[in-house]
Amino acid sequence: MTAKGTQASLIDGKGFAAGLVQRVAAAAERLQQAHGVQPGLAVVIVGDDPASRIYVRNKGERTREAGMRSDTHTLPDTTTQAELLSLIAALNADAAIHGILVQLPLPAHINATAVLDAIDPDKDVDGFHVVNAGRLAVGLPGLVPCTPLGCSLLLKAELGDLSGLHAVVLGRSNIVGKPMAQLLLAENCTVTIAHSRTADLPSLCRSADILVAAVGRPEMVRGDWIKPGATVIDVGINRVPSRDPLKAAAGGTRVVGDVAFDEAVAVAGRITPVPGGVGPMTIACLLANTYAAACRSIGVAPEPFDGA
Ligand SMILES: Nc1nc(=O)c2c([nH]1)NC[C@@H]1CN(c3ccc(C(=O)N[C@@H](CCC(=O)O)C(=O)O)cc3)C=[N+]21
Repeated sequence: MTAKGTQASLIDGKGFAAGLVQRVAAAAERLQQAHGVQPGLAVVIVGDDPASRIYVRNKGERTREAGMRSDTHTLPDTTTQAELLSLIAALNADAAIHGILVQLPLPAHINATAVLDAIDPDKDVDGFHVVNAGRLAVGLPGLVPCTPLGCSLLLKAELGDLSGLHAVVLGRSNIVGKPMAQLLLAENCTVTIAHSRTADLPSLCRSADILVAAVGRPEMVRGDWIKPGATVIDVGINRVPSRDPLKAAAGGTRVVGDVAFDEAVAVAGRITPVPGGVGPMTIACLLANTYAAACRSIGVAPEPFDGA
């Protein structure tokens, strides 16, 4: 419990992610030494959304820093679905590529589900393919979506055994909410998935030992939604106008989560900041998934990363 006047401890996602990237790099190096295989990631981006471009560039840099190969395929937003599908077919067939990531969102004229389901499930490092969703649901080994995987690693590192804890997952997306709930269930949590139609969200959230907010609504979770001492994982990355009205008038923005941090930090036991929390873990887990896919492509068991 956090007594009045004390502050939650910050969960250092950025620091944890840096350590994870180092461990993945070392494991990838051992894979290369033992088997002559360098993990390779192909990132496909369609169109020129500036935020997506920055994010894709960061992924490429992190991947190369970890000693892995990174190819970026930048396609114009006039690309047809058939053209995109034929690139994916070529990447599926390329033995040097172990992971394929198609940056979302895709332009409206392309059916994203059809594209994601064209990726070889064993190269689907985002874990978005229906086969990987099914593997996760029934507890088979597979590729797990990076953001919930990162949240799960943070929670286990912070809390140890999660058995019997009540976890409330706010948000039911296929990318975060649903796989997050599956991972928490696999850790023996009692899991509630809440969403925009859930009755009395504040009191439900107040019953959570672990609260994962993944709704994409800036600062929706208020301080009085949080049980004193609870662990709060904020998945949101929302751009809102700068606090400084002059900067805001000039189009300046800042990044906030789905949790009203200043209120929450006075109530929670532990909390992830935004930025510097879940976001960096997402990229680190993408590298971990690429390494794991490379191992499995040659029938080698990947080294686990959830111990240390
Ligand atoms: N196929 C696909 N897979 C993805 O995983 C995927 C995607 N498409 N489309 C876009 C979203 C967004 N996303 C982020 C990951 C890390 C940070 C990150 O590291 N953020 C830093 C900096 C935040 C900032 O200052 O802007 C942080 O939170 O500290 C941000 C955003 C992955 N996505």
